[in-house]
Parts: sequence; C-alpha cells; structure tokens
Amino acid sequence: MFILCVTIERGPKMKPKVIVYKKVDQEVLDFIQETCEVVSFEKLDSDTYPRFFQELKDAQGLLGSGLKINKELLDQAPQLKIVSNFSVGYDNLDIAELSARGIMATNTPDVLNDTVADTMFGLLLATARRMPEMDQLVKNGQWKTMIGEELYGVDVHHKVLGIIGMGGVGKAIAKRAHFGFDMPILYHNRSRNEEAEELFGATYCSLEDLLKQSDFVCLMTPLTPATENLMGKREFDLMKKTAIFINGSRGKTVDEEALVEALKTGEILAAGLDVFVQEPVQPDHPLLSLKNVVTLPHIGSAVYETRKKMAMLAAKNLVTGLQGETPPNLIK
Ligand SMILES: NC(=O)C1=CN([C@@H]2O[C@H](COP(=O)(O)OP(=O)(O)OC[C@H]3O[C@@H](n4cnc5c(N)ncnc54)[C@H](OP(=O)(O)O)[C@@H]3O)[C@@H](O)[C@H]2O)C=CC1
Ligand SMILES: O=CC(=O)O
Repeated sequence: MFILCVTIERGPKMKPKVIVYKKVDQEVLDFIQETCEVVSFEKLDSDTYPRFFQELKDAQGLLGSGLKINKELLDQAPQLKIVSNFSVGYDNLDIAELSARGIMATNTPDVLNDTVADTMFGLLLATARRMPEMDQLVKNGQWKTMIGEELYGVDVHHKVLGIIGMGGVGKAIAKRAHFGFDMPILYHNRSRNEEAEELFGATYCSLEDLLKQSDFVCLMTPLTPATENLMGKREFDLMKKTAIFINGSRGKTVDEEALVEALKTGEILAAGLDVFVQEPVQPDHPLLSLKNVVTLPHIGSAVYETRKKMAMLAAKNLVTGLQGETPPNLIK
C-alpha cells in the first residue's frame, strides 16, 4: 500500500489583537505586546471613534476606562473575549450582556485603596476646615486681620465617621480615621466586615442609624441598581444639621437635587464631592455655586504610581484572560 505523507507548514501563531484606549506607560504596552498585537488610543473622542469602531471588528481584548460597554458596542465586536476595565468601579460595563456572550470582564481592585483613602480623607479635612475657601481668601488679598468665627471650620478628630461601603477603600479610610484621628467609626454594608470591626473598632449599623449618628458620612459603595440614588431627601433629612457628607463612589449614588436642597436649607452643614452624575460637571451646576461644597474632578486614584499599578494589573488581567487562564480580577 502506498501512503502519502504531507507535512503542513504552520506559520507563526497569530497574536490576538487588543485595543488599549487609555494612555499607559510604554512598559505596560511592551508587556502586552509580548503576547498581543496592540492598537492604542490615548483617548477616545469624536476624532478617534471612527477608527476605534473599525478596529473593534476583529479585536479580542479591550483595555481602558469609562467607556460604556453595552449591547450596541458589543454588537460591533464579534471576536471579543475579554474587557479589562482600568478602574475598580465597573458600573460602565453591562455585566449581564458580557456574560451572556461569554466575554470575561476584569477590574483593578486593592492597588488603589490607600491612594483613594488619602484623597477622601483630604477632601473630608478640606471640607471640614473650609480650606479651598480660605485659600481663595488669602490669594484674593482679603486676609486683613485674624479671621473671625464666621469663617471657623469644624473639628475632625474624635468625631463620629460613618462609612457606607466598608470595602477595600472604605477600610483604608477607616484605618486613617481610627489610628490618625481617634474617630469612632460606624459602617453600613449588606454584610458585616469583621476585619474592620477588629482592626479599627468599627461598629456595624443600619443605614438609618449611621445617618442619624455620624458627624461625617462617607459614601464608598459601587454604583449598582441598589445604590443608585441611595442618598436622597429622606437620607439627608436623617443626617445631623452639623454633619458633612463626602461622596467618593459615583455621582449617581446621590440625588444631586436633594443634596443641593439639603445644603441650601442647612439640613446638612457641607459636602465634599469627588464624583458627579455628569462628568465633567457643567460649570453652571447648582452645586458649584454653593460655598459649603468642596469639589474635586474625580481624582481618587490620580497619582502616577497608583495609576501605573492599575495599568499593569489591567494588562495582566487582559493577557492572562487571552492566554486561556482565569484573570486575577475576574468579575463574577
Ligand atoms: N472616586 C474615585 O476615584 C474612586 C471611586 N471608587 C468607587 O468606590 C467603589 C468602591 O470601591 P472598593 O472599596 O474598591 O470596592 P469594594 O467592592 O471593595 O467595596 C464596596 C463595598 O460596598 C458595599 N456595598 C455594595 N453594595 C452595597 C449596598 N447596596 N448597600 C450597602 N453597601 C454596599 C460592599 O459590601 P457588601 O457587599 O457587604 O454590601 C463593600 O463593602 C467603586 O466601585 C467605585 O465606584 C473607587 C475607587 C476610586
Ligand atoms: O473611580 C475610579 C475607580 O477606580 O473606580
């Protein structure tokens, strides 16, 4: 019998194509490029969207932040295997739609906890002691004499801090409050966080009790259907008139109209906000005209070292997923 043997020459294995739609260090791009073909965009805007959607057609991975990953976008990305979100919050991802299509989703928890907690504590202190207002007074040449009672702030140390959302960031805030400022801590989650209770003496309580008893209320939950508008008129009414509200979660966890009203009528003393329903917040937003509001442009994790750690973690998630393994921060 005559047997014909044919050897099929295989070319080098094609690298999967990924789109990185956020500016990351060359070191991070180099790491991804070892195993993937990378198309990168420093930002997405009206100029770059057409090419982004073109590239999406055969992309297997996405890495970036903020972009809404929903059904409409996924319909344009039939080869997609993984979405690596460059942030811990992932309310921009339609997780049900991704799961239904068998596409993995990952985020970047933990590496940013201390940085975000520093930001939130800074915001809390700045709001309590009216620092941006004082800064403006000095720079405007209005510091003519020692300031009077009308410009006094309120103490932070030994005051009761209520944390709604005692997770990674919440615990890092509690650590600062407990060891640095001798603050009794109340917290509210759907489940108990025994570590925070043991390490920082935090006391679990209902949302209602937390709002009634806290001098500072710090909101640090993810944005989910259950937390959307978590803080509304009823909740601000429950807070002490002397209390300060800090939001580091997402803008939509707060009913901004109710917050404006509470701040105007003196239902609460002041607010420190890193996040807004619409970002960037419009300059004519009523919150921005209030003296008792301190604002930041969503800078919780915005320091170079931390953003680099987040980028590398996002890159590892992406590459691991595309290699057929379980990424370290798979969202389940
Ligand atoms: N401003 C900024 O730059 C930043 C903002 N963030 C925001 O903060 C959020 C939290 O981050 P992180 O601490 O890492 O996340 P974690 O998942 O570690 O913690 C979230 C906490 O919120 C609690 N939680 C969730 N749902 C509810 C609910 N319905 N009611 C009460 N508590 C709830 C969880 O506890 P349980 O499950 O028991 O309810 C958990 O303790 C992010 O999702 C993001 O939106 C994060 C980093 C930076
Ligand atoms: O808002 C930032 C995040 O990491 O989530």
